[in-house]
Amino acid sequence: MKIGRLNHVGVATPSIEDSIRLYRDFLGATKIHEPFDLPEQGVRVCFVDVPNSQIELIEPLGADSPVHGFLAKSPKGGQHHVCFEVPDIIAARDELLAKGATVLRGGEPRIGAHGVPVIFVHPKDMGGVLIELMAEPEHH
Ligand SMILES: CC[C@@H](C(=O)O)C(=O)SCCNC(=O)CCNC(=O)[C@H](O)C(C)(C)COP(=O)(O)OP(=O)(O)OC[C@H]1O[C@@H](n2cnc3c(N)ncnc32)[C@H](O)[C@@H]1OP(=O)(O)O
Ligand SMILES: [Co+2]
Repeated sequence: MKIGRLNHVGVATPSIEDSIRLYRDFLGATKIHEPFDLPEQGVRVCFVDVPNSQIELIEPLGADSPVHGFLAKSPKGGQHHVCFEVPDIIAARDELLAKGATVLRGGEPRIGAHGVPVIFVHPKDMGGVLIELMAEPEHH
């Protein structure tokens, strides 16, 4: 597999509204998308556009959210994952599994916030960084 474009940096937060204020008022972000719920992923999401990528603000949604554990350790939030595009998500998943990586949730891709399939690689296999891989959106 070959790592592609950095699609977004995930930032966990206890409050998307508070984080929007930080990116808008401290850092001057101007293109901030409307937050929306992704119940099947257990998160509420808000994208903040920057010139070459996006910040994905994620707030836990529901009792089973994968973000609860992270926020229990870092209650104020913090950098949670980085997401790279790959041309073929199934080929990437199979290659990672063959190399011994732990692909989360059984390696079954789910539809992510951009409407394309995503998988996650456990941070213990990636130097402490949770990696999200997503299928390249069609418009690139
Ligand atoms: C919006 C949809 C989608 C998109 O389209 O962009 C998203 O991005 S959704 C984002 C949220 N979803 C996910 O993160 C799904 C995958 N994640 C998981 O399944 C879990 O979060 C996890 C990675 C398995 C962690 O589970 P958790 O129960 O919180 O922790 P563990 O006890 O299993 O932790 C083991 C170990 O890993 C460390 N850890 C946990 N989270 C992270 C992290 N985000 N970055 C770095 N390290 C992390 C944790 O601290 C433990 O470390 P040790 O104590 O040293 O063992
Ligand atoms: Co993400």
